[in-house]
Amino acid sequence: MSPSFNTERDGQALEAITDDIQEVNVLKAALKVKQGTATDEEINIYEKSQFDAEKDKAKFRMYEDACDRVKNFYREQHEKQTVAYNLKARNDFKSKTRAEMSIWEAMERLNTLIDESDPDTSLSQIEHLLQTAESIRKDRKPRWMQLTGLIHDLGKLLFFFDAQGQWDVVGDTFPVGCAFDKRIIYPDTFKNNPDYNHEIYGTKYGIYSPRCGLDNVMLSWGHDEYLYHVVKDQSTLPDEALAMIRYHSFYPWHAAGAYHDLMDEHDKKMLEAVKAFNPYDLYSKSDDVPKVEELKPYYLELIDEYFPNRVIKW
Ligand SMILES: O[C@H]1[C@H](O)[C@@H](O)[C@H](O)[C@@H](O)[C@H]1O
Ligand SMILES: [Fe+2]
Ligand SMILES: [Fe+2]
Repeated sequence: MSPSFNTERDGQALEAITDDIQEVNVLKAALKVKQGTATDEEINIYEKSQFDAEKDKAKFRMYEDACDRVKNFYREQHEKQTVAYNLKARNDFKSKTRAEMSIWEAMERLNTLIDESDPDTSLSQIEHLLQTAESIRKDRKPRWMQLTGLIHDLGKLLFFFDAQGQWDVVGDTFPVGCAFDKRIIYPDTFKNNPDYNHEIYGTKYGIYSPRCGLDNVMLSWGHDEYLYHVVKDQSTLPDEALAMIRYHSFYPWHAAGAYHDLMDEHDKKMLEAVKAFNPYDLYSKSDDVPKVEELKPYYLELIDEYFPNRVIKW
């Protein structure tokens, strides 16, 4: 007997199944250890890497010798990142979903962006993401850290949505609402920032207090902060991964030691994780160009492991 199709009935059944799948995914996400810090077996992220030792570090982040493109980028960013702008950006972020697509689609979408703030690479973003992930994988670090490497710059997608330019997407980050530290690159370019001489924002602690915790500090809006919020809500990645994403551009803090008096106990642990991540992000920029199609199957599986829903709300 041949099966008989009833479009309306079958359509409804399909809809019910899709709903069920979505519900199961939400439950799965809730059941997995949501956030919390990484487990003991994964803790070897702090072991110094072979990879880190092999690189000539003096060749990276040479901002004094950087081209005008980089210098002009930072001048503009340092003049425009104000408290008022940051409040507005966060408000805009919460008010809507900008796009719906998978992680891999987001990587492909990002590929046309050439980062104006970066003196070290002219490769495309998908290549930088794969270089970072592959260098973590070669060092046999945990799968969640490999995935963090793969996605850490996806927040640059912002450039295709509400950004005003690149100055509110890429580049190093720093707190707004308190004095700009001298250890931020090109510190003199803050002089024309309207907050520079502000009676509160221009003081050492500004709107913050000692040991208030970085969760309570507003870091200049850009790809880190944006992606952090997306990933926090839609993945099962641990706290260390979220910190690697949120603070990876906060060089004045993780590399130069500024703003440490704003940290709470939790931040001290997270700082170690961010430091462990940094060499892979920075020094993998000189590695061979990765073969995207060859690596794709491995990473698609890895993405599925920590993102219960294939389609992400961006
Ligand atoms: O130019 C780079 C680039 O934009 C990176 O994605 C960011 O994380 C760095 O902090 C910055 O120096
Ligand atoms: Fe970045
Ligand atoms: Fe990066």
